[in-house]
Amino acid sequence: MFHLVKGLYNNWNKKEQYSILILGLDNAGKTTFLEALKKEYSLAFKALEKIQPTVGQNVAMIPVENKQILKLWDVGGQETLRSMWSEYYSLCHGIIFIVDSSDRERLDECSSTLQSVVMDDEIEGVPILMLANKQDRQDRMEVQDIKQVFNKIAEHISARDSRVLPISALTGEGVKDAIEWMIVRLERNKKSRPPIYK
Ligand SMILES: Nc1nc2c(ncn2[C@@H]2O[C@H](COP(=O)(O)OP(=O)(O)OP(=O)(O)O)[C@@H](O)[C@H]2O)c(=O)[nH]1
Ligand SMILES: [Mg+2]
Repeated sequence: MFHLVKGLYNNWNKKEQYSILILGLDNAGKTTFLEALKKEYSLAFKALEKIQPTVGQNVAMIPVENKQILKLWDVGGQETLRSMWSEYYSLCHGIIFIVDSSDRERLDECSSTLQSVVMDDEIEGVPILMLANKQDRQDRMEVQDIKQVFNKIAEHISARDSRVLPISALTGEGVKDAIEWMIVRLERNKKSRPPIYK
């Protein structure tokens, strides 16, 4: 009887773990976003202005409301490192693609990079959130203009959740709304991409 109750308790007490992959060109603000997120959830975080380009990967575990754990993977965005992104595709439940809203010159590179991500069979059906970062900058592009570029790509993502949201990872503006959008989609997509129970 004790074992039965203990077993039931353990099952009931298990948390859903979802992996989220943070992608985007180098300098987009991926690591800053990850640290800003840790700050939002009152976890220890690095000084945002001291973040260096990522060569390997950064991982953070964020507990959400005692029932879920978000495992966030932040990988390097430099061109030579992008070929490693696909190694994470099979394990991820959601993708956050970060765009530097002040980098007009690389908007084409950014959209073709996203295009090659969404075309990969391994992430079929995975919700994709595009974040127009650095909205605190005077020289930013309008979110509407960024949306036009990315919605064209989103049209090709059949029956999948995708959205473009404005944020500033540096000031924290929009960071919580962004992750909350993703959490809702991860839950909705649970049947086709089940979480790991821990
Ligand atoms: N003004 C402003 N600067 C930002 C923002 N987010 C990131 N930055 C700056 O952009 C630069 C690059 O940020 P990172 O977080 O290192 O970018 P990354 O995407 O992780 O880059 P890689 O690791 O090389 O792929 C840093 O100087 C950040 O301080 C933002 O919201 N506003
Ligand atoms: Mg980085």
